[in-house]
Amino acid sequence: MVILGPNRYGKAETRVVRVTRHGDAHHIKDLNVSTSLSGDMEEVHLSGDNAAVLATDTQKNTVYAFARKHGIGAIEDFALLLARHFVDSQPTIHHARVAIEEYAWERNAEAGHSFVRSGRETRICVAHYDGTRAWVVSGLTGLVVLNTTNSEFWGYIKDEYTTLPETRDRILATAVDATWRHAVPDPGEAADWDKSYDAARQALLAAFAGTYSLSLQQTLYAMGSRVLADCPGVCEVRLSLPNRHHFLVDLSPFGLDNDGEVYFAADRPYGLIEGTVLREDAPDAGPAWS
Ligand SMILES: O=c1[nH]c(=O)c2[nH]c(=O)[nH]c2[nH]1
Repeated sequence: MVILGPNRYGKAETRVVRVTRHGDAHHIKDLNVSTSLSGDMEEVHLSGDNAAVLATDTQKNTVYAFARKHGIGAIEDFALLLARHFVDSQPTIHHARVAIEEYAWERNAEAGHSFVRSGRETRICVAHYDGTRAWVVSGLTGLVVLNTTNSEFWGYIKDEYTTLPETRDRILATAVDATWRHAVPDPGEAADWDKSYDAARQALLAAFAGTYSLSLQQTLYAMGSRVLADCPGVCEVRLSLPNRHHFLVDLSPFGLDNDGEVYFAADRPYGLIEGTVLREDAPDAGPAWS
């Protein structure tokens, strides 16, 4: 005897670029939208009856139509709009999850119509709606940062396989992947997602620069704590920090010293430090992360 377990389906990675034209001053939003729905999907799996299915092609079309009809402001608002639409318009759909990545563009010179893709991190969000409640997670990926000092690593376990020398001064570098859960998940029109994003990003950067680090784990905790301190609406922060090792190159064969000047930036393997920092009284996460 087998039964159908949890399932969901949707259109992954719908790429949409929305241009808004104010005379000669144009604006662009460049998104990657993934929708994922669940609900009364027993029959489609068990017998192939598609009557309950909102086709993934329709989900993709909805993304494009909503971009035209409603425009695109903060990605959290667009994700919530889509998630609510799928559940509220279709009796067979009970949960909608919309994940969005936003690629940043900057103006190219003075021209109102010319843009250059920014080297900045990618902003992300996931909105989940169940017909009554909504959960929103915001975040970023690929925020690359580096400190040239104020980082040590020593005092760790030494066993028969340990070769790593202790260091009192090293480069600390990482590409921050961070996601943060909003405690008030469904603040509607009132939410200023852009302001909250800027505050969280600034908190991550300030904590990275300002922490005298004895380990990347300690820096992770400082970064998460700082987001919680600076963003009252956020109740939980998840961080994934690859340790981008920089090793001092031995230049002695060439008769040269190397007092923290020339490094080999290693690609892989890399340490991967991950953790969650949350308020003790954080409300239940529900399906926010799942
Ligand atoms: O900050 C660090 N944490 C570790 O757990 C670790 N392990 C390692 O080899 N280097 C480092 N650095």
